[in-house]
Amino acid sequence: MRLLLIRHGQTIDNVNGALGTAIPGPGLTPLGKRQAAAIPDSLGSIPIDAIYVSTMQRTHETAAPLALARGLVPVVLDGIHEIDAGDLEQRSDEEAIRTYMGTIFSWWGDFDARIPGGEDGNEFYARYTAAIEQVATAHPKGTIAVVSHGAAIRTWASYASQNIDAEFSRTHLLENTAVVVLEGSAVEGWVTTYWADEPIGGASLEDASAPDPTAGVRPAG
Ligand SMILES: O=C(O)[C@@H](CO)OP(=O)(O)O
Repeated sequence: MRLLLIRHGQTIDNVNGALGTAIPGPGLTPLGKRQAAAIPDSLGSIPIDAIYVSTMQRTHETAAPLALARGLVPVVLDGIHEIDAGDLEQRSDEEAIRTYMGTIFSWWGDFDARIPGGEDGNEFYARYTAAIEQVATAHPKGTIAVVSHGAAIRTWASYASQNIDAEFSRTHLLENTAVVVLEGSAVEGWVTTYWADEPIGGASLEDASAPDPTAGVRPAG
């Protein structure tokens, strides 16, 4: 099967560079809505068998134009929400962003590392993998759009893919509505076949001035 992991469109937290992981969280900014509106045309004639969204409002608004264009009703999937920022929630200072993304990247060596008051690597990887397994079981031969989150897609796709290493993961960002494509199955495993850093509708839909943590942080180490 083929998974299109799509990051949601821009939110006010992305504009402010704030760690926003509380559920349900904010909807999209005007730019975020334009990014979402560009998704149906950008996917062209690629067949989509189902659309899944997280428990967070921004993924629902991002999926809406694609759902309308394809005559599909998005299904809410528990387990694909953003990585819990815990005590760092709503912080936008450099130390908080470094701790959040730095802990996530340290999972390459230690899944037990925990974001203060938030998740550790075991918890995140288990819940995201279980959700994707549910999708894979329901659509073994399908092409499925999963609208999820920056840190979550970047992290899960990296760890789940046989062809992605720590260096690739650190250096490949994920702007709002950027897409990562994985092919495979829960049994055979996954291979990343496409990773676009920029919005699916093109670089003109990027907000270069937004200090968005997922799109802008390449932690060292
Ligand atoms: O801002 C981000 O990069 C992350 C973490 O806050 O979340 P999201 O992709 O859901 O916006």
